[in-house]
Amino acid sequence: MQTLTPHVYWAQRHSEIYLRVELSDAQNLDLSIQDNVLYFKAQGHGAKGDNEYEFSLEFLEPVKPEVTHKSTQRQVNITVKKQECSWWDRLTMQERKPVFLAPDFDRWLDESDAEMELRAKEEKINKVSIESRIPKDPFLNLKKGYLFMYNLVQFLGFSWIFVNMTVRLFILQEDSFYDTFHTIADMMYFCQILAVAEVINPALGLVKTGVIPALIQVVGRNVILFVIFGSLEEMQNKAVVFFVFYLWSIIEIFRYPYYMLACIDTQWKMLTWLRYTIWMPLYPLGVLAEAVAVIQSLPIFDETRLYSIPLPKALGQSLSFSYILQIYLVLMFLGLFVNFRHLYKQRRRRFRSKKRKAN
Ligand SMILES: CCCCCCCCCCCCC[C@@H](O)CC(=O)SCCNC(=O)CCNC(=O)[C@H](O)C(C)(C)COP(=O)(O)OP(=O)(O)OC[C@H]1O[C@@H](n2cnc3c(N)ncnc32)[C@H](O)[C@@H]1OP(=O)(O)O
Repeated sequence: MQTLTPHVYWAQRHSEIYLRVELSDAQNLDLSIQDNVLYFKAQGHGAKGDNEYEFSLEFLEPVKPEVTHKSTQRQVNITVKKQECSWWDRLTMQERKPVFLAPDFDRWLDESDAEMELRAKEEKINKVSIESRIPKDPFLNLKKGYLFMYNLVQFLGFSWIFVNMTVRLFILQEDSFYDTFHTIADMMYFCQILAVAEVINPALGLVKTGVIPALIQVVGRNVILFVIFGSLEEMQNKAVVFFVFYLWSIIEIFRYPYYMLACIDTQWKMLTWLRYTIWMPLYPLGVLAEAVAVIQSLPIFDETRLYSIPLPKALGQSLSFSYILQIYLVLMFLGLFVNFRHLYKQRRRRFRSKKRKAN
């Protein structure tokens, strides 16, 4: 058997040299680095058929004496580590390139591309090490499961309200305004009692948002539902009930599915846009409708003396609850301002971070 030289292809990175030896079914491989020279000897099928092939390469700069290799059916892949992290002008000490050596264009990168690859690798390693340092929450799946179920139940509840009211509006038209309370109230009570969880969730750290906006939202709605509509029969057949309930339910049929998708780390662009946009007209309209309801209830509270506060004889009999409601009216517009600002910030944060991700 005559000794021949195989085709060898090379590429480099800042810390490594890659050699690809075109030799299939390589056997009896003898590979070593001595005095910065790589010696390769093996039997296999190369450019000149089945033969013994060998070559040696003296590297331009110092390399580590350990060498790793992997033989496949088609080739032998060799990796040599550079002693220092640097970019070499060529592979070998001798200036003239050996005839059997050529660039490996499958792995070839120029210096700046290799630097970018290196930086990306370092960033990935940093990210993994930071992530591994943050302790994983053992209850994460349980929390997500609970939130998903909560949002699903609310979504179903508010969808039922919205569809029911819309169908009745089409069939009965204006007449449907006046008995909204009697058809919808039970489901609305259920959803709004459940909504107390929206204050508890951020308080327990289950969702990343403030307790105050949620408290304003839940207290605000429940005062209208339980105190104004629930306790005054005279209010229950007024048209304002329709507007309040309809405005509340429109936002919720987008908000809860948005949260459900967030629980499974999914987003639908259109749904996100709707969740963070339609509150703009709905919120002021909602507060306006609620304010109309409060104003309409004032004379009823004066007349019935319901919830009136007993006073000492010298000050008169009792203080009508309507005075408290007049203070509450001011609070409502304050609440509108606080939550409008909060929702505006949430919208900017949501769309700003999405834009950044897209860049
Ligand atoms: C201190 C008491 C004082 C009482 C004073 C009373 C004053 C009365 C004021 C009355 C005003 C109320 C008027 C109101 O009734 C009128 C209407 O509702 S009209 C209809 C229109 N309404 C709306 O559009 C408001 C809808 N409601 C809300 O948007 C929320 O309730 C609100 C608290 C206002 C804002 O929500 P949040 O702060 O949670 O913002 P985000 O939705 O952006 O969520 C932030 C991140 O938390 C995650 N999250 C939140 N909840 C959940 C959940 N249930 N499940 C899963 N994940 C959740 C969410 O995904 C966000 O995370 P990320 O940023 O990672 O996506």
